Amino acid sequence: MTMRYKLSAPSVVKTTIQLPASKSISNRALIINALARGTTPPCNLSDCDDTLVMIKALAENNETIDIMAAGTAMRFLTAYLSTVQGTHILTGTERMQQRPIQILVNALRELGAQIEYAGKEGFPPLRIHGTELKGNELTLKGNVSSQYISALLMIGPVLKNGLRLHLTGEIISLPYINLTLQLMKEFGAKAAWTSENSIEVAPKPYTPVSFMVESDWSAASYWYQIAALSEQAEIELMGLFRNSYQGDSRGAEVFSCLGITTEFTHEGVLLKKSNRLVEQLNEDFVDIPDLAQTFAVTCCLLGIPFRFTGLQSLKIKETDRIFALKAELRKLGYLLQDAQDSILIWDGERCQPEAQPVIQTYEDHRMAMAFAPAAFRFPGMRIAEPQVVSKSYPAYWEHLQQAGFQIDNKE
Ligand SMILES: O=C(O)C1=C[C@@H](OP(=O)(O)O)[C@@H](O)[C@H](O)C1
Ligand SMILES: C=C(OP(=O)(O)O)C(=O)O
Repeated sequence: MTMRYKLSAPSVVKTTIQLPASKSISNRALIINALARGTTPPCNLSDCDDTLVMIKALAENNETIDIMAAGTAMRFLTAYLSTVQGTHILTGTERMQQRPIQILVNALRELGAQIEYAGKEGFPPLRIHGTELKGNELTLKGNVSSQYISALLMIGPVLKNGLRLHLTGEIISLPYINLTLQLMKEFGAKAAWTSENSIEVAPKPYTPVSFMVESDWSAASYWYQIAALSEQAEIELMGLFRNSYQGDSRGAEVFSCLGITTEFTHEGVLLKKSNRLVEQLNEDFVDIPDLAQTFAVTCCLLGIPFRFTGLQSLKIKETDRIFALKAELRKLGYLLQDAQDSILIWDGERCQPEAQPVIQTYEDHRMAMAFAPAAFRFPGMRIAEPQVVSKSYPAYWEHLQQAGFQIDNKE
């Protein structure tokens, strides 16, 4: 039986939320700490699936490692396991076996890595024989997934001659590359951009440091959305900082166009409503792809037409997010158009919403989290397979209940 949650939203939201820790930071800190031979694990690691699979992979060193749906774990471990002794099979969910990895495998092979495709050429599962990697200069595409680049960068300091990367094409998800460089530096590495599309990593080993993971700005976006769609709200989100290296902290700025103000406190941020709304939202998501679903749903429900560009990576994420957004927003009466595999447009066109919409989540945590706040406009709306949220935010539904949402469990 598929599980469904039936949701009703409160009219006033006044709450304090202990957000989950960032999975992007957790998974980087774990890999870097392992390469630094750190003996104390990073503090405040996320409790999400994507981080649990990483912790398990590094702790147990099993021959077969199943990272389930975690893109970061798949890409980061491919590079990591190429440098450590032993033979491993790295695999994941059916969807993970459709998410491309050839660009990373080819780059690692150029460095001397021994990696074979255990299934379909170009995709996981992989058979990896760890070995000492030699080469130090590589050219690879920067326009498919930044995770390939982060994976290579993180092993750079332990390579005999360091690493020089030249990226071709438009660099997507750039803040995630900078987040990687920042964490590497915090662990004593020497790594920096040397031109607009080249990065150099010195062959200077990491030093173990004590490290604390901050809260997740991508998870914060659903609370901004809740504030934007509610009648009245005052929401405190704990563990967020100004000047975060998480690219998704830019969500705060974009939400200021949708009537939400952000005030930094000692513990985190305080969200309030300002009622200052733009008439139309035009935004480039190339730096913040994980926020696309949050803003698409929020804008439709606020009646704010939009044109979102820079969405070229959405098709190879947990699901084809452009397709999924169009299909599920149609159920709520909103007709979106897409163009060139990278643009999503809503010009205000409506259709009759379904009387009892059931939102499908496509094994994508962000479909569930971004559509739940639609309950403000569609009381009794249902979300299918709500447990998908555990990929990045296991306590999401509990937190919604804490905020006053009513959630009925329907088989
Ligand atoms: O490096 C990271 O932590 C991430 C990079 C992004 O992926 P792409 O680089 O594939 O866009 C992002 O979508 C993902 O959720 C996390
Ligand atoms: C795209 C995502 O994750 P990943 O690519 O790491 O699976 C995400 O969390 O939205």
